[in-house]
Amino acid sequence: MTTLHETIVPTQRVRRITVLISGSGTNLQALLDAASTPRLPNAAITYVLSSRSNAYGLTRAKTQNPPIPTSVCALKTFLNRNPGSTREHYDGEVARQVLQSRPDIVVLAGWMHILSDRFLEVLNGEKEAPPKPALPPPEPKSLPNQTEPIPSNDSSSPTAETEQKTLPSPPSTQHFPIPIINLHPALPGAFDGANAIGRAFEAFQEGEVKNTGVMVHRVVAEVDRGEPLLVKDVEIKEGDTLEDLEARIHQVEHEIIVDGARIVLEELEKETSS
Ligand SMILES: Nc1nc2c(c(=O)[nH]1)N[C@@H](CN(C=O)c1ccc(C(=O)N[C@@H](CCC(=O)O)C(=O)O)cc1)CN2
Ligand SMILES: NCC(=O)N[C@@H]1O[C@H](COP(=O)([O-])[O-])[C@@H](O)[C@H]1O
Repeated sequence: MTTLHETIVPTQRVRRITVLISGSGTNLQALLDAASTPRLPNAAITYVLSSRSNAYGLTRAKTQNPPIPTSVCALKTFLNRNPGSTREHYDGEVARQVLQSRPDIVVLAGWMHILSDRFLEVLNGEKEAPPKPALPPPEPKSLPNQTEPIPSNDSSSPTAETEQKTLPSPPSTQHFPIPIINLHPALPGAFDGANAIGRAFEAFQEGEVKNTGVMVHRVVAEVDRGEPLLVKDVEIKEGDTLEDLEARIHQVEHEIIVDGARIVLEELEKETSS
């Protein structure tokens, strides 16, 4: 006979994903579409931080049901508002806002800033997050009480007739290190840094490469040199325009970013259940 305790399956806490963006957010959208489906099970995007106030990805987050808390931490604005501050101070503030979002994992989805050790040490749990800057940029929207339905207060919110969803609550304790992954539109070691697609396209035209690729890798101090988790080759065809190549790469990005997030969350589940 099966006793009661043998039939109770502990419900797994929904994992919280914080996404860092700087632009249109099509990769964020891929994560939003996949969250809580078999492609990215038991997970939700619970915070979006942008380095640019005009990033359309912020709109994508705010128009979700429920709306996803967002904030903007722009480098120039931060430096102007905090005279005497440095890039390291900026990275510390980014880390503070990310930590405040209580993530299980962090995904860089087109985040266009190199993150220094000041950020990485906080996410690894090696150092405390710095206090709020003297003149903080606008506070990130406070994490609403995420166990209650988000009150619909504008036309973009769900109406009473549509189900009001809630974001998963943060756990009582924050685990460290918080895994950080990055989507990079190049093969390992090929075109590190910004404008990787453009540089691959030029290299193809010069006959230096026959193809390029996309990878999701762990984030370490050395830019785009963290352990690759997934790597996909992308063909460059004779006659391709840059736009043709970009479209082919983005299609692969939108798949691989979801698979990369799932892999890291599966690792986390194994670590926390062992
Ligand atoms: N410590 C790390 N930081 C970041 C990594 C990483 O692997 N380790 N990945 C990058 C993402 N990225 C490519 O994938 C990348 C983006 C931007 C740059 C860059 O040179 N940025 C300039 C500013 C550019 C701008 O503001 O338009 C800079 O930071 O000065 C390099 C790589 C994210 N960060
Ligand atoms: N070095 C990282 C990098 O260059 N990432 C690039 O930023 C874009 C973000 O697009 P999105 O805002 O539409 O997701 C991505 O397409 C990716 O190629």
